Amino acid sequence: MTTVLKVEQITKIYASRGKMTYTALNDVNMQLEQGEFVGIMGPSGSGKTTLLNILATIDKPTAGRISINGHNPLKMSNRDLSKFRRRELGYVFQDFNLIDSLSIKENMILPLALDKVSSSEIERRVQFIAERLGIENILDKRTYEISGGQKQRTAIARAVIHEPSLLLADELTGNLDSRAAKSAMDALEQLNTELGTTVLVVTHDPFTASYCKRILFIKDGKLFTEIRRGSSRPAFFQQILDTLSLLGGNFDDIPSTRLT
Ligand SMILES: Nc1ncnc2c1ncn2[C@@H]1O[C@H](COP(=O)(O)OP(=O)(O)OP(=O)(O)O)[C@@H](O)[C@H]1O
Repeated sequence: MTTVLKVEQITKIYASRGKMTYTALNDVNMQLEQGEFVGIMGPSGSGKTTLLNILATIDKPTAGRISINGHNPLKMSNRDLSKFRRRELGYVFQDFNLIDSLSIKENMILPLALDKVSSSEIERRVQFIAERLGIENILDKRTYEISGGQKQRTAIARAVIHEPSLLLADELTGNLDSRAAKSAMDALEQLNTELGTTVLVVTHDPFTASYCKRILFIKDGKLFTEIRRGSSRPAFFQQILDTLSLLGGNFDDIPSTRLT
């Protein structure tokens, strides 16, 4: 098995304007093997976004080590880091981050613009991924002509078109209704199964999390527990709810019902 992500003893201490400091992550260790589909859950303020930003190389830890596909982003120059991000990482955000002046296809192929990929190879990848995500009929449309679910599937397509070693998603279903959330997660699951894309999602939503094969729960900046999915997603959904209630904390914004 190839290890795609290794996080060792990551600590993040925020220094506020005064003398106060805040430990947002405290000695976090985790590892993802190639092809895994992993979720991170935890109460509000537990450090999920901080962890994701560090993995996305947007932020740096105060202490600890990170290895992504054998590379150490903490030791890279800015120039190497932007190349590393472009090649090794894919991102999906809550608010899609698509460019309105471009078509769906143009949005999809943006990550390939700076790398020398032939137009026939671009075409091949667009068709392959668009078909799997069910967006092959909207490639020439603009973002304002498509639904929220289609926007998020476009964002997923853009995040995987350059075949990243790790796909990071932050609350990717946060702006979607249950049907669109299901279609986005079905699509992500298909990509994970068919392309072997390694996926790490941060989510508040137990329905979204139920697509993961493994979930890490964090509380007060520390890993609290980990659960693994058996064969049934509805059973995993229940297991997630049980673990969240054990975890305590603020989960007021969890939708009480979702189609499982
Ligand atoms: N720039 C910062 N300076 C000081 N403290 C910060 C900063 N960013 C985050 N924090 C604090 O670190 C803790 C973890 O924040 P983080 O955003 O990672 O939590 P989260 O689990 O993503 O929360 P939520 O689910 O509400 O988005 C919080 O207590 C937050 O107030």
